[in-house]
This record gives sequence, structure tokens and C-alpha cells, in this order.
Amino acid sequence: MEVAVLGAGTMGRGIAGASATAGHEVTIRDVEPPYVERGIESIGETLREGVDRGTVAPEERAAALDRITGTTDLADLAGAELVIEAVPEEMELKRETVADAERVTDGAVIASNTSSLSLTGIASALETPGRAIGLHFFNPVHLMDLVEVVVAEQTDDATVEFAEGFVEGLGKETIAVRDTPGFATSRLGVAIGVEAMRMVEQGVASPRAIDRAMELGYNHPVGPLELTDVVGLDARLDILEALHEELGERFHPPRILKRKVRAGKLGKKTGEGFYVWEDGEPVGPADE
Ligand SMILES: NC(=O)c1ccc[n+]([C@@H]2O[C@H](COP(=O)([O-])OP(=O)(O)OC[C@H]3O[C@@H](n4cnc5c(N)ncnc54)[C@H](O)[C@@H]3O)[C@@H](O)[C@H]2O)c1
Repeated sequence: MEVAVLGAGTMGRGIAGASATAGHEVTIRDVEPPYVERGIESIGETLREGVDRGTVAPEERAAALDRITGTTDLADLAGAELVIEAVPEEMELKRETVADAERVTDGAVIASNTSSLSLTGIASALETPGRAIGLHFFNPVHLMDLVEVVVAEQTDDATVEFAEGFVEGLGKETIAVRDTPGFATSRLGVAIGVEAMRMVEQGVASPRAIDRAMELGYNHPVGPLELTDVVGLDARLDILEALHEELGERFHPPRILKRKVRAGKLGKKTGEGFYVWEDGEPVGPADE
């Protein structure tokens, strides 16, 4: 199948790489040639790591890269049966992007990788909104087995079936979720994260103890506070504010989170969040 991916950033390159590895012809579009080139280079690097680990054969890597074409020209999407947008998380940009994709393709299913915006709001930018769906991939795409299939108010049954078939062909598992704030994964993940932050605030236990509770008590690979540091405290605050508005008080952003974001303590990327980070590792608790 011909698949078009819009945006060659973190997610777009992952989705393009997974699609090409599964045998699809992929066109990846970004707004400037260097972004496209960097995206394709990065797909090559990820596949190279797969070869080094023995999970990808060298000829599979070469064949996958051969199936990827980069472009900045929207007209090159014309033959796509599936378009997946992974442009920045802004409603107006997403609406323009899907409308452009609909205009230049002929009956393609148009999917959005949004992690928090209303699919129903994105779909309403289309002339035929029944073709819109959410395909919420997780980072890093090549290692994460889940794709949340987000069903907008307008999405047709045939679109859901098509999208689920595509994801299964990538060797990943789908869960179908109605278009509601935070879908399933962000809502559940953030609910645990926000309670963990309140527990730090109330002095219930140290961040490390709270993380160990979930890692050893529930077999989570990483605790909620370390995960917040990895995702970025600013990103977590944005999602919480959106969920608070839609779902009420239980998602009220804790003061400790707002305080840290105001102080520029955004987690791993700035060297401090709930932990102090050095060389990409948490080395101790941050001062409260
Ligand atoms: N990063 C994650 O962990 C993650 C996980 C799940 C979902 N998402 C979602 O995926 C989407 C993309 O996130 P990301 O982290 O890959 O962002 P990113 O900033 O890494 O990449 C976005 C890319 O889109 C490009 N772009 C901007 N306008 C464009 C246009 N009109 N057409 C084509 N490309 C355009 C940018 O130049 C950039 O290269 C967002 O909706 C985000 O919420 C992100």
C-alpha cells in the first residue's frame, strides 16, 4: 500500500520506518528539505541498530529504506491510500494539514497521531470526515507494541476496520477508544502520575520510594515520577490542564508541578525535575 506520513520529527520518522519495514511504499513529507533528510537518516540509524542487535536482516534494512521517498511537495502524496499526520500538537495546524491531505489524495483514510487533541475537532476540517481516525503511536515506535485507535464521532466503521488492519500488519496491537480527553493511555498514565505528585507534596514517601512502589509492586517498568521527568514536566502540565478542563477536579494540576515548571525544572531534558539527572540517568532526588 502507499502510505504518506506528514512530519519527519520524532514520531513521523518512527511511523514511516515501521510502515516501510512492513512492506509499504512510504512518502514522508516535512516543510524543509533538511528536516526530511534528517528524518530519513534517523530511520536508517534505527534500522542499523536493529541489524546490530540481530532483529533486522541487512537486506531488510536496505529494502525498507528503498521504499521510503522524502518530499516537501504535497502533490507527491497523490497516490496514498493512507495518510498519517505527525505534525506538532496544535489544533489549527492539524486541521489545515488533514484538509490539505484530503485535497491532494483521492479517497485516502486520513489518520492523526495526536496524543491529546480532539479527533472529532480534527475530523471536522474534512469534506468527508468519516475517513478520519486517530492512530496514536507510542515513542519509540519500533519498540512499542500498542497503537490506540481513536474513533471520532464522524469516523465510519470501514475506516476503523481499515486502520486496525493496517496496524496489525505492522505487527502491533490495537485498542479502540472513543474520542474522549486523554483517550485511554494518557488518562490512566496521568491519573497515576498526578497522585504520585500529590504524595510527594504531602510527604507520604520520597520520589524514589513512590516509584519503587509501582515498579516492584505492580511491575511497571518505570515509576510515575521518573516517567514524568522523562516525558517532561511541561508536557505533563499541558495534558493535565486539558484533562482538568474536561474531566474535572481529579486532574487539577498539583502545586509542586506548577512550581517546578515555573522554575524551568522540566525533568531529564533540563537536568532536574523530581530527580537530578546526569548523563541521561537519575542520580538522586531533587530538593523540594
Ligand atoms: N513525541 C512523542 O513522544 C509523541 C508520542 C505520541 C504522539 N505524539 C504526537 O505526535 C505528533 C508529532 O510529535 P513529534 O514529537 O513527532 O513532534 P516533532 O516536533 O518531533 O515533529 C514534528 C515535525 O512536523 C513538521 N511539520 C510542521 N508542520 C508541518 C506540515 N505542515 N507538514 C509536514 N510536516 C510539518 C516539523 O517540521 C517537525 O519536523 C504530535 O501530535 C504529538 O502530540 C508524540
